[in-house]
Amino acid sequence: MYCVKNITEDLYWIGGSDRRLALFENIYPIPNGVSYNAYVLMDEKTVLLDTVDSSISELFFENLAHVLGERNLDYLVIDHMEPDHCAAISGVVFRYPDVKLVCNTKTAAMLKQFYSFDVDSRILLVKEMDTLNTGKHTLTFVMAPMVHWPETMVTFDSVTGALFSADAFGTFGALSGNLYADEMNFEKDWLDDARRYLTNIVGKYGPQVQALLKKASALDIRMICPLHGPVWRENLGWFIDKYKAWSSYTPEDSAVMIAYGSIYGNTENAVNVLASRLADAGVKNIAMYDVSVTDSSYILSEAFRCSHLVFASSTYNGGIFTPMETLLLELKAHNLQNRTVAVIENGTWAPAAGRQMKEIISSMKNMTILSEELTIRSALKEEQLPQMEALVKAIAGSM
Ligand SMILES: Cc1cc2nc3c(=O)[nH]c(=O)nc-3n(C[C@H](O)[C@H](O)[C@H](O)COP(=O)(O)O)c2cc1C
Repeated sequence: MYCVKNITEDLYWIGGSDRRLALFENIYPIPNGVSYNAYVLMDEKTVLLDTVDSSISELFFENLAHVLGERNLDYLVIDHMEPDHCAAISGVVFRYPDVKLVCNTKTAAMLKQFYSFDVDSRILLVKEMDTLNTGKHTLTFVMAPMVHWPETMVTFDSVTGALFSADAFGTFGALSGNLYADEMNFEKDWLDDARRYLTNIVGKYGPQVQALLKKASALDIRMICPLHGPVWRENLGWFIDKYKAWSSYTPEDSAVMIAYGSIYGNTENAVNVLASRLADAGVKNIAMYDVSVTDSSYILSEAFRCSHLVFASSTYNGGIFTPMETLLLELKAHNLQNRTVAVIENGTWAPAAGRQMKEIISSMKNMTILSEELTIRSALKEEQLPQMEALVKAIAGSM
């Protein structure tokens, strides 16, 4: 049966959630599931804003038919062509062949790449700040290239103040009846997933997110309707501030995150000693991750959150322990910047991980690598405790 939500007098949410998918984009674990949002505006003209992933398309079409009732579909606004949102477009065209596809030139080209139906006869091309009057509502189109594909745009309804924000302001996590962020304990139950979503998926494109935030600041936004996760109608500034921090690579918290790669546990022992002494020095809320155990998307998200990062790795065949190397390359690929970093290496006959970790970290922008470092030969020894204390002092002292 259909499952829709009435947002304002004539605006409806017609999305759905998937709790079965293990890996979003076939790479990110989503133990809390994910929602795919689409919206319908029942004005003098009827407007569908984006579609959904194929996994929930049956429900989506039932929802769409229910909201439209006897009416035809006049417009489909395509804000984003990624298949988790565009998968149902051909089904929409098949069911409502007179529909006009409202999109920009880049989207039109992608439509032809993904689909074989007659695109040209249905296209209504829009560019930056073009408007579409649908009766009571006027939609304004704002280009948001690389947030997170080149064709991405967002759509603003000046009557309700609703920003249909495409992937921006989205989050992992299935919806459980409540559609609005103010109906949930977002900070406790959703913020980590929202950070992991943004930093992993769009983290590389911080300047482009900043450009969108600048454009958005000129609009009287009263509601944010993203393509994933809850709708925002209260406390928008709080969430926008999170986006400002993440997209400018500004640490959210003055906090230490320790990521370690250890084959037999000796490097792990060393970071446990470090963490314990950091706590003695007054450092609170220390986060620690084993790079072999925790998926790198979680650690990357934590690296965006924390001001201070410690990387500790065994040497592995003359290099960095592979999962640690993968993590560091991921952090670099996502443009992480502006962090204070400490490095610990371990090696039984020729320690080399430290130098190689520092090579990667120093190729990232504005990373301060502490000169206090530690080389362990197989296992941490008591005579190295002064060195450890110096490292603790350097980390705690720079917070
Ligand atoms: C397959 C393998 C390759 C290794 N390669 C090196 C190496 O190239 N240089 C070195 O100094 N130690 C090497 N080690 C030793 C590790 O660095 C060793 O596990 C570490 O010193 C002890 O720390 P851990 O208990 O945290 O793994 C290697 C160990 C393994 C299992």
